[in-house]
Amino acid sequence: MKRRSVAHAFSAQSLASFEPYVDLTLDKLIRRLDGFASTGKPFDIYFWFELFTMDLMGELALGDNFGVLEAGQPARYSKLVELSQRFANMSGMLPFGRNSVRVLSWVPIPYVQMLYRARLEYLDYARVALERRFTDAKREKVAPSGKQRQDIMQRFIDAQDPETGTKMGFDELRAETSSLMVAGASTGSVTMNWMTYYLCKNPAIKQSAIKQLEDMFPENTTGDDPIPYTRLQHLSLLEHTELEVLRLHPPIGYAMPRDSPPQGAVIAGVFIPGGVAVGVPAAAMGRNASVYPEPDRFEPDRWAGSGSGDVTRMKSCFLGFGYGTRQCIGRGIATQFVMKTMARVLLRYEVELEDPQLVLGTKEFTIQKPDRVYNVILRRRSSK
Ligand code: HEM
Repeated sequence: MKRRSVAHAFSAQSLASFEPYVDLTLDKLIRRLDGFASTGKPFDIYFWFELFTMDLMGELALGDNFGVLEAGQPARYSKLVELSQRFANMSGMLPFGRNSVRVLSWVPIPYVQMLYRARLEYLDYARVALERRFTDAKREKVAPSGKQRQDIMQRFIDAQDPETGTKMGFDELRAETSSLMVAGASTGSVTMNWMTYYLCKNPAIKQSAIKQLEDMFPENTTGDDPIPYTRLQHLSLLEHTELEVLRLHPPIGYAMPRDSPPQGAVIAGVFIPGGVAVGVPAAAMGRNASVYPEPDRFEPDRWAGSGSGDVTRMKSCFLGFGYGTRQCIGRGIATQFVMKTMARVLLRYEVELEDPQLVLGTKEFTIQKPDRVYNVILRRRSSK
């Protein structure tokens, strides 16, 4: 990705223009969750978070949702996004740089070939979505405000290289917008899953988070209205909860490789020759007791400086969104929708695990997901 060309697509101003799409999609999720709250029936909330992020990333990156929240089930293309993501993550672990995708596509293992076919089909879907954007003038007027859509795709279409003034070509646009879907959908839903799980397991922390929210939004204590992100940004406990679950369960837990400099480098006392891919797995760093005392403990307050550990050091070792110049470009967008969703859910419902004894683990080596299906029970909260 040409970072300098697309950086403005992820600026604070852009975040504000994406917010109506978050609210639109969140309203659909809330309608669904209201249905479960009215019956009190246990259900798999993570499944619904997945549908939510799929529709949301469709809105933002491809200019349309997949209709999965309304249908209540994944669409063909949402499955393709997941399979493409597995393919991308596998190729990301190969040491062939830009050629890793091509090399993996040659591996004659049926599973890998199935993932590769899914990737091609998904890229074709992204092509059609982009073509529609260029040819169907009406699609540009579908923003809730009635003006031209201001989603990530539009920002990319408008982006100019600050030095050359050139815009992205069609193929580049297709590649960029489709890789955003893959990067943003499951990472966000997994994060909301862990936040829900840990808050249910730690009722005192959940109550403190609700109290902070009620104090901040006295006019919206039952989460009836969308919550403006500008005001949420001052809510420390929810933000610290997000950091803490990303420390404990980073969706991308393996090492994101970087090449050592041509002259080589001494890393942790060992000389590494030039051009060698090195990296630190976020999952291992997050449990490093010398940085995060009692690393297996869920303790959001450690990020406020009132718990254990040195906050500056903890932050500099935090790898949940990667590190350095290639760190996650969507961090601001992810934090925006995760915080808005969790705040609304916490204000609107009493959330409990169906099985309070549940101990959730992780599975997969690509995206770290919960290792089993589990249910929560929702009840509408009454106003104070
Ligand atoms: C909580 C949700 C998310 C998590 C935990 C996450 C995590 C990550 C991580 C660990 C990386 C690798 C960084 C590195 O190599 O140092 C990454 C890269 C990336 N992420 Fe995210 N991400 C999330 C959400 C999103 C969203 C919502 C988007 C898009 C809107 C996005 C777009 C990207 C892109 C484009 C890259 C590649 C950046 C590059 O190579 O320059 N991510 N993300």
